[in-house]
Amino acid sequence: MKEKQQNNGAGYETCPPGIAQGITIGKKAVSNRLFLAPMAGLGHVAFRELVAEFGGYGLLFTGMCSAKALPHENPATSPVFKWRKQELATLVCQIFGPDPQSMAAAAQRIEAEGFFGVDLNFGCSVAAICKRGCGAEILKTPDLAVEILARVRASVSIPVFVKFRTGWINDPRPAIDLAKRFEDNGADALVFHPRVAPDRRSRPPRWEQISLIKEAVTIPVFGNGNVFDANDLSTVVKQTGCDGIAIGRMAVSRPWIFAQWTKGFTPTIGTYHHTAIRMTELLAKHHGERFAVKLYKKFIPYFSASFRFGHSICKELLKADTMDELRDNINGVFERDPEIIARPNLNLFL
Ligand SMILES: Cc1cc2nc3c(=O)[nH]c(=O)nc-3n(C[C@H](O)[C@H](O)[C@H](O)COP(=O)(O)O)c2cc1C
Repeated sequence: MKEKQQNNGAGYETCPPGIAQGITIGKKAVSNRLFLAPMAGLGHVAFRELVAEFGGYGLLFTGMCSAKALPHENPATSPVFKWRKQELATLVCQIFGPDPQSMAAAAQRIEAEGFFGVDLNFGCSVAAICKRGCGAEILKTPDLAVEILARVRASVSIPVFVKFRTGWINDPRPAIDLAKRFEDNGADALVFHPRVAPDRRSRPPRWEQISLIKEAVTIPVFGNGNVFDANDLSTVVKQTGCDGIAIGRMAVSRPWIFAQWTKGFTPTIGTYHHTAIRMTELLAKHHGERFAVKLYKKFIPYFSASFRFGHSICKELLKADTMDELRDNINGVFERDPEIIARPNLNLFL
């Protein structure tokens, strides 16, 4: 594929060869290899609709949903297990849970609802999740991780993804062994975050470990972690040979990033203003006013990170109790024509 390049005014943008090309996962075709990573509290239905309005992604992932709760969840009232029909064909639902039975039952519901696929969360290192024997905690008992995957695999025919990380010690070998066992037990694709669990996001990811996972298996491997500009994207793809990338915080900061990197979309300051306002509308549409304000406040720090003096913009935007106040604050900020920085400092928001 010809290397695609453009200048967006804030830096030279390059989409590495291959990223904008399609890929097959399981038996399903995906239009490109840039995915929205799962993010609890940020990757909700409203945010995904915003991303979808710009387009340019291959797949979107939901934030993690509890496997135990999922079979009984009502999408009309659930804050997390909620979607638009139009997005199902490119939407993967992520689940966390401590045992094979509940994960398999959740996966069956996900298949019945028509999602593209299901993703097993073996990477979350948040204490509340690990204490329940879920997320990265499962990496401490590799046999259980494999058993969960095998049971899910046997229960559904949609693509099964596994998102995992290096583990609990700074040695990639256990993750490499697990990657092979995931492939042998029917995983269709892996999303790998090369950090040990206690690090959370405080230290840079070890991108070189993504290549070790890629070399160990034949199924597609998607890298993840600290891809904050087009140079990062090129570097990690070239350095690791991975099949694609899952973008987390950068997509919250700039929901058009997929369109920018795969379709040549060029944002202007108007794009930032529009996005901030549109997020209020979409949250209000999908969630009640109070919850919408709460969710908007989670979005603000990442969005503000794109501006010079983002900290004070963030503080200013957060001073609101209603959607109207949020909109007034947004309009106030954009009246001053804030300066955009090429690379947002997302490491401030762990
Ligand atoms: C607020 C927040 C919530 C997250 N929730 C999840 C989650 O539900 N499931 C998951 O696998 N990873 C979750 N992650 C981790 C991201 O998927 C991703 O691995 C991480 O942010 C690193 O990628 P990035 O540097 O592109 O942001 C979350 C990250 C953030 C910042």
